[in-house]
Amino acid sequence: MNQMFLSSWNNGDSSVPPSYVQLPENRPGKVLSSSHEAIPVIDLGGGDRAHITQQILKASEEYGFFQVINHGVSQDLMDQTLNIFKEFHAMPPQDKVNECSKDPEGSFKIYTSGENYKKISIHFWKDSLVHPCPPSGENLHYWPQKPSNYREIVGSYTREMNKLSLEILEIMCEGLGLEARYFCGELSENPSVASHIYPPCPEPSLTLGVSRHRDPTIITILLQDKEVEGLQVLKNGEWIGVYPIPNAFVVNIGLLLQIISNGRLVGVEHRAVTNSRIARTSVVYFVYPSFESIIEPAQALIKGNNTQPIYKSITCREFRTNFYQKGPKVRVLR
Ligand SMILES: O=C(O)CCC(=O)C(=O)O
Ligand SMILES: [Fe+2]
Repeated sequence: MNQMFLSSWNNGDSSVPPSYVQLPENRPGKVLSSSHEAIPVIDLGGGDRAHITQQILKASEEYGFFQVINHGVSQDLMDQTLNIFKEFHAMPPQDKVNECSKDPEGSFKIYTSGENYKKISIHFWKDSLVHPCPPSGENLHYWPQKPSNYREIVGSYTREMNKLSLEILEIMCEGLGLEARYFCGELSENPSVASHIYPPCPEPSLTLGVSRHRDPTIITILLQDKEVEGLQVLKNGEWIGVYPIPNAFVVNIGLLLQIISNGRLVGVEHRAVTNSRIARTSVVYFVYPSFESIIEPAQALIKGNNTQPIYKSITCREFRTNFYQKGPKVRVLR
């Protein structure tokens, strides 16, 4: 093991090691209070489908982010999922590494800061676990077996996420005027699940948990720890805090959906900051297409509206390679 996990690190002198200190221009700085401008909260359980569709589209165009409540996923399963990941991150470092080493292809990852720890000189204040969770369940034999009910709980959770993501994407299709179930099959068949832990940090004003980025996904569904703020979204040059609402999910548009919608829905920059008080855990479900899928503006949007495609066709594999080579600040898609 060549890196220490922050969640197992006990720093007696309570200062931030120099390699975690962000450059002044990247430090958290000022944030708009979440009461000033909150990202939209959409009730999926109540009311009129057309109204829900219109709210989702508006939020996806204006913020690239929204929260959903009454989404049909049980509160119990949400609590169990957060707790199992907390238990995972609390295990001894060698156990975490062993539990992520079963797949010979190395698709299960546990790391501190970011995947490119060795390449970047300034580190992030988080540990992460990430692995594929295909709805077919085909890689289940590689999943962690510690904590003992990991497979059962995370398996149920990711099946629920698969359902919820397809429901949300179906609503987006309706709103965009695309054929219903456009995203079923190859555009959503390669999801992964991640869990981040951001341990308490002695000097939060100097550090970041996740730097400013947009997600290379179709959509992302995030479950945040209750009552621990940290996620922030960039809007008109200002950072807005995403206030954790109990039992809500945060949904955001990824860059692949931005391409498919020909720029109508936007993948917006976001980041996570740390705090000195309490560890924050998040569980993230990334909706990814199969690597061979071709990502391009949907034909129906081009022909139907008599507009030009503003993005080129690209395979998902190529997109992801470019994205990771250019780093988290990838901006130019055209
Ligand atoms: O943990 C969070 O709140 C944000 C994580 C995130 O943006 C990501 O994993 O892409
Ligand atoms: Fe993200």
